[in-house]
Amino acid sequence: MTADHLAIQLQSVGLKLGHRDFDFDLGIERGVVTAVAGASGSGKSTLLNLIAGFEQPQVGRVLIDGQDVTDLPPARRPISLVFQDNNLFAHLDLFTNIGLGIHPAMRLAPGDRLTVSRALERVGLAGFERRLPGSLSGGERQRAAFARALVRRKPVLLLDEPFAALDPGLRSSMADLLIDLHRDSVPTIVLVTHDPRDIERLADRVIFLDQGRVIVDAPTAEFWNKTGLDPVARFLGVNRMAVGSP
Ligand SMILES: Nc1ncnc2c1ncn2[C@@H]1O[C@H](COP(=O)(O)OP(=O)(O)OP(=O)(O)O)[C@@H](O)[C@H]1O
Repeated sequence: MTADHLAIQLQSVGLKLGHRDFDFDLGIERGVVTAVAGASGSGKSTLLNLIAGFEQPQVGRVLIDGQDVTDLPPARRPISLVFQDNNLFAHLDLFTNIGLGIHPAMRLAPGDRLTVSRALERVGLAGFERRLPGSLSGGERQRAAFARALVRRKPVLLLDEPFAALDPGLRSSMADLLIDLHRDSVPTIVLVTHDPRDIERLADRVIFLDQGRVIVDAPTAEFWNKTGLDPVARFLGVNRMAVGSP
């Protein structure tokens, strides 16, 4: 079978961290939003870190867009990242923070200033170029982090619990923004979450982890029916008798 439809592949990847073994053999489809879910400690961040290059496999290979990136550092992989926090440098204004997404040494070309302003506008922060992150609300900081991911123009966006620090209203408006960005500019999104509502709102597919392994890899509609598996039932907060979407 050809793997052209896969944006990301982990081929027989093995890794041991502390006492925990991780074994991943999976493909993440191009052009869809995939949620990586599971209990705390199941390996969600480790999987994302293997894709991003912050962790190295002890065996196996990582491919992004068909290219073997196993030995490439994070900055040279065709990905952008948004985390729950630590997305922005506190002492730099938004223009600089976002410009760093285009060029790590801020060697910006003439058109880049406009690119930054357009990205800010795109996430609802028009005119915020000179603001420092500390002067923004949590939701605005997260929007700025999305703007930085946008200007990188990478085919894969990795998000690790990006909405965890936001209140419920903001979670939902940020999820809407993410869906818009996905439609316009970012073909493939991988989203780590411990919240079934994020899966419901955003994900086309779910990869569910338990103890460092994938136990479900399925379209979201099928995932809700996997409550026969105890870790999934616990994650969804349902007992085995009450099956259905949250
Ligand atoms: N550098 C490390 N050294 C030792 N153990 C580690 C290391 N990194 C991760 N682990 C362990 O591996 C397991 C999986 O961690 P990981 O952060 O990937 O889980 P997670 O599913 O993202 O959890 P959470 O939802 O709590 O963030 C945990 O038990 C963690 O303690």
